Amino acid sequence: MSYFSVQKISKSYDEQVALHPFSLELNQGDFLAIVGESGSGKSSLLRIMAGLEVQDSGEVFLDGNPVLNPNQKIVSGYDEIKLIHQNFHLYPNSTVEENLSRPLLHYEKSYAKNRVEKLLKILGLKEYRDRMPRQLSGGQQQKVAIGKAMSVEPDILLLDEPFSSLDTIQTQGLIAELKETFLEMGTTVIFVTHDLDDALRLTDNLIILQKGKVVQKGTSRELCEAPKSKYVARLFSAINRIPERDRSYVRPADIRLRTKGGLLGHVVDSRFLVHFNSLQIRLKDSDLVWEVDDPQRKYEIGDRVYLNWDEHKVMEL
Ligand SMILES: Nc1ncnc2c1ncn2[C@@H]1O[C@H](COP(=O)(O)OP(=O)(O)OP(=O)(O)O)[C@@H](O)[C@H]1O
Repeated sequence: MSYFSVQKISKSYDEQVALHPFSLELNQGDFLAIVGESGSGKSSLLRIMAGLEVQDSGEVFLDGNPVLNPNQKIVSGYDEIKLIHQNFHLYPNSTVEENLSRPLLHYEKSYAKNRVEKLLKILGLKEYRDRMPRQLSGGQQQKVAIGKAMSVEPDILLLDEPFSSLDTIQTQGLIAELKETFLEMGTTVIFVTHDLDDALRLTDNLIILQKGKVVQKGTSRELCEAPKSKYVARLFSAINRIPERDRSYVRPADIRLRTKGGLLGHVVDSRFLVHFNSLQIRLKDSDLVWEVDDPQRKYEIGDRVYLNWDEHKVMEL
């Protein structure tokens, strides 16, 4: 059995299945991202992994020991497994330093002091140590929340969309900083999110969850190049259905724009993006509107354009 082992856990609420039997094996220090849309069962899964929710079946083991659920244990949850979500709780009338120290009250004094110093340093919070949470930005507060969860040196950190209150730039910066921290501490991390980009900033080890079921596992490249469903394909980009062909799709970046030969359409919209213009093209004799990348920024609204693609780029979904 590996270090963190999740064996066929399932969960239903009032006969509605939230999680079909789910299994997972992780080694110490591994990172994993679980990506899924809202309602796909991500939070239920993490809560069961943390011993905070009763599963209908299956078991969770950490280092060979069963993780007991609230029906099996008087005080639910574990210091070794910490769950952090969006609605993190900081002590509002305590400084940053006090927030990090509180979970360590029962630890030996010099150990606790060293641990807090280390967390302040690696999270870049040293200069804010005497501030109250209300005197910090959202990103800084989130770092304190993560630091608070890490002060007891959890073996496993479960991140449940903890960055959803931050903007994209803050989130991306924070994930990069935290990744360094997790690597340095050797923490095993499971990050659940609906945002593939955020997931990829932490790890390339991905599980895609849909309606409580694992629909695909793999690296970003494997999932992007060989998606098994439209749901997985759409995590990476829009997909365009090829008319008069069954279940055949092509990505915006895999389409060539020509002035003759191919599928005829008209540009109905154009957006300037950093590496290309993103065109909306209405196909002739069809009600389909395709999204197509125009890297040369050559075409304008109203232009006639012919579309070509290599057959090996076609996805059968
Ligand atoms: N306490 C509960 N009682 C009843 N149904 C619940 C409960 N918690 C979750 N569910 C249902 O279980 C399913 C999975 O919910 P869950 O919160 O695990 O998904 P999620 O992927 O984390 O969603 P989100 O990203 O929106 O938080 C949903 O259909 C939800 O409505």
